[in-house]
Amino acid sequence: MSLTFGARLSELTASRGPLCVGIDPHPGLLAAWGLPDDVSGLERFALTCVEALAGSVAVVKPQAAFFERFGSRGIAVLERVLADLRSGGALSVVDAKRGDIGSTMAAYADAYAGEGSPLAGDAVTASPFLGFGSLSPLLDLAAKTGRGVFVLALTSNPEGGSVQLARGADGRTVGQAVVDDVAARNAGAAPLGSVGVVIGATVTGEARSVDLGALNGPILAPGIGAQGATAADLREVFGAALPHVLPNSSREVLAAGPDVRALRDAALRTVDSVRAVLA
Ligand SMILES: O=c1ccn([C@@H]2O[C@H](COP(=O)(O)O)[C@@H](O)[C@H]2O)c(=O)[nH]1
Repeated sequence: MSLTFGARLSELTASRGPLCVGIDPHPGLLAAWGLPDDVSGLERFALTCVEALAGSVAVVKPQAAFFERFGSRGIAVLERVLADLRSGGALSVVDAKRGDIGSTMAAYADAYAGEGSPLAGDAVTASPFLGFGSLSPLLDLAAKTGRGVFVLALTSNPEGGSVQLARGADGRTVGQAVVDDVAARNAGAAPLGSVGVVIGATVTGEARSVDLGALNGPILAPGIGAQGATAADLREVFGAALPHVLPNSSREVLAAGPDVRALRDAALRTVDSVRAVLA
């Protein structure tokens, strides 16, 4: 790819607005859309999302777990979704949260960041909890192929703090150490680095004092809608880092389907609400 992920993301969020919409085909949503909980329902759901969203929102995040539920046929649907998002004009983030020892991470890198790999979107989520250095094979290959990686730092779930707010010998929280490691990867990149962090829009208390000043990368912020955060919370949580925040909403937007137009309108309403805060 000729432009880096950070550059493509900056360009597309400037024109379409800063929003990532998730494709999370929960069994309950399949039922609400009148679809069977099988691979044909999964395919119809996911391709309807692509039709509604690829031409209008900046970023779409298929949640790999809901495709993996159906084995190899589900993975094939994910591959089709990624190809169709690419041709439809949206950037994709594969939410697979991969993390392992470095030698195995190299294989995940081939799968999620390798040129020509059918599972490689524009970016992938990764877990740094085997040590940030273990992600190097993925970060290196993604940099080479123009892709992005979003590294978990302070996740949106209430249990996350028990690990992510623990302090190391230098007094920093685990979440802050992840942010600092990502910042080092992004140093000097323009207009924006291609390594991002995941910080929930739902985080409270101490997690909100994370220092994002040197990050120079995107912040994927899940939690808008079904997890209780609103666009208005983004200002409280992210303060001066707001211009780099990419809020994510999945179930709340998806509940507007299966009508393509209603789904697109729900996404565009969410874009308007986050734009009003981030502007
Ligand atoms: O900290 C995290 C990291 C990832 N997620 C994922 O984002 C979506 C959120 O879906 P909603 O329906 O908007 O709650 C989902 O795929 C999560 O696995 C997260 O929520 N928090």
